[in-house]
Amino acid sequence: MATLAIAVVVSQFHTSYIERELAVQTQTEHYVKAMEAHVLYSIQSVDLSLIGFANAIKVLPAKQSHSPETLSDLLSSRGSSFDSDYWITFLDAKGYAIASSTGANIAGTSYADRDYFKIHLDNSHKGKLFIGEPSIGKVSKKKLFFLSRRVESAKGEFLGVVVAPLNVDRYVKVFENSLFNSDISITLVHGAGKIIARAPHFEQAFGRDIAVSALFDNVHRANSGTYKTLSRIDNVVRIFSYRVIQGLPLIMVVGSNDTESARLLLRNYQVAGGGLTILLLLMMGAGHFSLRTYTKQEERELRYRTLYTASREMEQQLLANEEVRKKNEESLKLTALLFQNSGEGMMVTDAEGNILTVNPAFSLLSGYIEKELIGHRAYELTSGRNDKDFFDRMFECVTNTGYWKGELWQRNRDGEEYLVSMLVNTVYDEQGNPFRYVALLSDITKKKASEELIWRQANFDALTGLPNRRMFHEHLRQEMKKTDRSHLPMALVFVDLDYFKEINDTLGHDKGDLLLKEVATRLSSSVRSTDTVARLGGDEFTVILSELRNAGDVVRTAQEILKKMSTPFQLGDAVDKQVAHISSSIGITLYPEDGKDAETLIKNADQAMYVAKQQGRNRFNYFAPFMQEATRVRMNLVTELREAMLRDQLRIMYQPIIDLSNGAIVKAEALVRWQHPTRGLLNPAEFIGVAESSGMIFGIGDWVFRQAAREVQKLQALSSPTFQISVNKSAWQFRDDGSNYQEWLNFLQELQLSPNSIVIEVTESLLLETANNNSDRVLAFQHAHMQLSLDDFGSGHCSVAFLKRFSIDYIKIDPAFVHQGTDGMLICEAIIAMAHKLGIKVIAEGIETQQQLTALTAAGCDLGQGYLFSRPISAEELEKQLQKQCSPVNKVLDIHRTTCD
Ligand SMILES: Nc1nc2c(ncn2[C@@H]2O[C@H](COP(=O)(O)OP(=O)(O)OP(=O)(O)O)[C@@H](O)[C@H]2O)c(=O)[nH]1
Repeated sequence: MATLAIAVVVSQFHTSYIERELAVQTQTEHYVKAMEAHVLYSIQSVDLSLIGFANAIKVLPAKQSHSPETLSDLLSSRGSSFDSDYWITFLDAKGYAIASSTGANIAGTSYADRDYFKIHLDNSHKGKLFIGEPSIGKVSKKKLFFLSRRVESAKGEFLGVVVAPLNVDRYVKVFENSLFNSDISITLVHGAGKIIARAPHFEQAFGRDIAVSALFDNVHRANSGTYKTLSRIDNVVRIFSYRVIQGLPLIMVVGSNDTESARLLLRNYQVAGGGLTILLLLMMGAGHFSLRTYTKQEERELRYRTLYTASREMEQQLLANEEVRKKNEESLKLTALLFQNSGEGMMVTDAEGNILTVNPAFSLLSGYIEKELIGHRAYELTSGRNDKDFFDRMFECVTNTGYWKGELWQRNRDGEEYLVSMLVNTVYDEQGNPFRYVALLSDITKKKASEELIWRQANFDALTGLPNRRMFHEHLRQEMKKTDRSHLPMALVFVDLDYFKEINDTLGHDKGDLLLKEVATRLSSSVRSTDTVARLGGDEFTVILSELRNAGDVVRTAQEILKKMSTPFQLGDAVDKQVAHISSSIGITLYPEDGKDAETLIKNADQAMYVAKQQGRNRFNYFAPFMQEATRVRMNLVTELREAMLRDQLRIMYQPIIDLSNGAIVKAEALVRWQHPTRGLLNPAEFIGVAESSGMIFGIGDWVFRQAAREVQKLQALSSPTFQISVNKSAWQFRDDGSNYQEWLNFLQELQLSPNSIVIEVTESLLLETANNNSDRVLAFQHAHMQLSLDDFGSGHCSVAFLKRFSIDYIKIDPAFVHQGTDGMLICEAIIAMAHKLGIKVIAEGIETQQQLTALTAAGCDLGQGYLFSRPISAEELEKQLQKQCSPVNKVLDIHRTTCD
């Protein structure tokens, strides 16, 4: 019975002991979680400030990030937001304190020896939050531990460290308030081993190194756990629960004292371990004690259970609060991060527009740090470019809708203007009155400039800066609308430079560009500022003369333009002086008189300009309806001529040229004709103009040359190797860059003909023009040993000097002199005498009568051409004539005589 009783008592004690210990363990586990949450939250809050400062310093301009004043301002502007639990100090890259949020004079104090500086200096912590070991503050003399972050410039250069010393007292107070009774201990330990805070017995514990202890034995095994040991601080055995705080070098430890139950357990084991007698004796003596102890134990259990329940409740509450807090904290954190790190400038003002805060991006934008702006009116930052109306509209919009979005010119600290895209939102108070205005701003100066550039490129001519074709169309439509409203007519003027291609060809494209620019300036100076001058492309310009009150204004302007265009252009610089001469042809059409839509007006002005060109250039022409018909005819002719070339409708006729000394056919002039399917044989006068303006002249000229070369080959074989055919070369062919004389020479070589088998006929006027621009090309023919014949001599103003300069081989006297009777013949005689003096042979053209022939022969004229001898004939006919001439019975002089008779 006694044995049984002892067994029951021992067993009961043992069971209740295990239950109790489990309860204590669970309680400390809950406890430590709650304390961990508290510490973690406080650390994260401080870290948020550190991140904010590190970023604020990072976005400062390089100059300012090294300036103690700026940093001091930056830190002190936040000072008010801290309580005395912690503050922030900035250490420069050498570890010297630069400024502190407390405003304390710590500048110059070195913290280079501190673990939190060294770790960031060698960047071994990779920019993460570092928590330094607890120590006594160098200046404050407080018990502290340290949170720190590395500060880098935007380029990654090490600028220093922001450190937040945390006052350990704060934690101690919290821990003390959390003690349910003196059995409990709460300790915060640094991961490196030193105690940061403890309750109770803080003074003894602070800074004590417990790296070698049961705690760290357990920490090395797991991040959380429970163990029982004797505390070295107050020599109490406790059940300890610990947790390594998430990702931080901090350990939270909570211990519960269970000395008495431990003692009891020890004792019960002693009882069980002794002999029955002793046990029985003990039972008698200790029975009462045991029962007493058991009762006490029950009380203690009850207390523990109450404590346990309370701690569970507290934990639940903390967890519930924690969730709300975490959510708030999360959104606060996000907002703060957003505010601090946003690339967009942010500014918050009160309802009166006084600035309350700005973010670092705003400082970057405006050049002002927050402190310089707080209390100032937001509008002080505007540049003055936007007028009062603009701001009135803006305020009206914000007042009515609470919202405004637009572009606004601001002025930065350096006085430079910049354009921002701004979004303003209103925050209302509980009564619905505006409480705060939040503005988001981004600098769009560059974006705007590049948009403007793109717009300019799309609408303006890059060379002259004038509106281009696109913009011109836009202006034209606007001006037409204006005319519709005002009923004041408008003139559209087309200006095309004459022979501008030659400026490029002779002086080079760069000089051509200079001339075009100068043309633009001169045109703009010829019109009113309200008129539009545009460049359509190449050497084509347009002028819109709007709202004409006086019909004479158009003529006056056209005359002014003609005058300005024909004034010599100085294109070179002082060293390389270049003068260019040019003129222009102008076409004018009136709105609404000549056309109702833009397309018609443009066509009209172009036709009028074309006619001005046809009439000899350097003139202006008003549009007239007949021009439309002329244009239509011209367009048809162009199409037909194109077909003619494809369908072999062009012919060459040859007009013989006679040696007047013996009447022999010694040369022939090749003359092109068009065998038109309905209009019969057409003379060059009827289609060469179109051929020139359409560019077909080059193909036709080439074809004529090759035909003539093939023919001369036959004729030389029939008569003499000195027989020549002359071909006319149009001024257009000379103006063409690709003057293909080299190909022609090659062709002659292929046919085994000497270059002088072909004579190139040029007109006097071409030679005059040539004297300025085309001389190289004319001379090239001569260098290739082709002969030159000057057509229609006497009709122009060709000087003797030209004849020498271009080594003319033949002069063809203009038929007008041959037909003029005695006076004409006197001129012919003079020409012949002069030509002979210069060693030039003379061909008289248009000889129709015997008298003319006699007089010219008497004057010593070398060669003659005209109906008296022969009209232009086909190649076959010419061949026949030459055959006849060369046959033994038909001597040369016979033909001469026959023809002359
Ligand atoms: N320098 C320069 N030349 C240009 C530019 N754009 C076009 N041109 C040249 O301007 C010339 C325009 O020639 P056209 O108007 O056809 O002929 P033109 O020689 O003026 O003769 P007409 O108009 O018949 O009197 C061409 O040779 C183009 O190559 C430019 O921007 N700069």
